[in-house]
Amino acid sequence: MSLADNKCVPCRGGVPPVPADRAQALLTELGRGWSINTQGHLERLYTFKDFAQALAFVNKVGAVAEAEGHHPDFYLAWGKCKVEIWTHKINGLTESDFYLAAKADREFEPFRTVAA
Ligand SMILES: C[C@H](O)[C@H](O)[C@H]1CNC2=NC(N)=NC(=O)C2=N1
Repeated sequence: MSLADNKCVPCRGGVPPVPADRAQALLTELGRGWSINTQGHLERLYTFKDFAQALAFVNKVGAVAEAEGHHPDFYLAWGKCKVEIWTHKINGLTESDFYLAAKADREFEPFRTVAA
């Protein structure tokens, strides 16, 4: 079962953040593109051929987030979208954040442009 097949667990606070070693293992399992930024959040920049494609991606991931009850932050611009994920309730990382990141990667596949 891949990370993306896991169901996000809506966070009600009081849940401990994932331990640092587990976070690193999950980051490795996520594969290329994701990092843990200076705020301790998961972050990835996706690029697209234009604004319409980037917007369509945001709508796809937004629908997944609504279904999962776990949401990313999006920075949307022409040809790019930065996705930032963390568990707001605890201002830290939980397993659900990594599941959501993997689900975002799955939604990106149809938009992936073959490198020129
Ligand atoms: C009530 C609702 O389920 C909660 O506010 C959810 C919504 N989506 C969420 N998304 C994220 N990333 N973190 C949260 O803590 C969170 N909480």
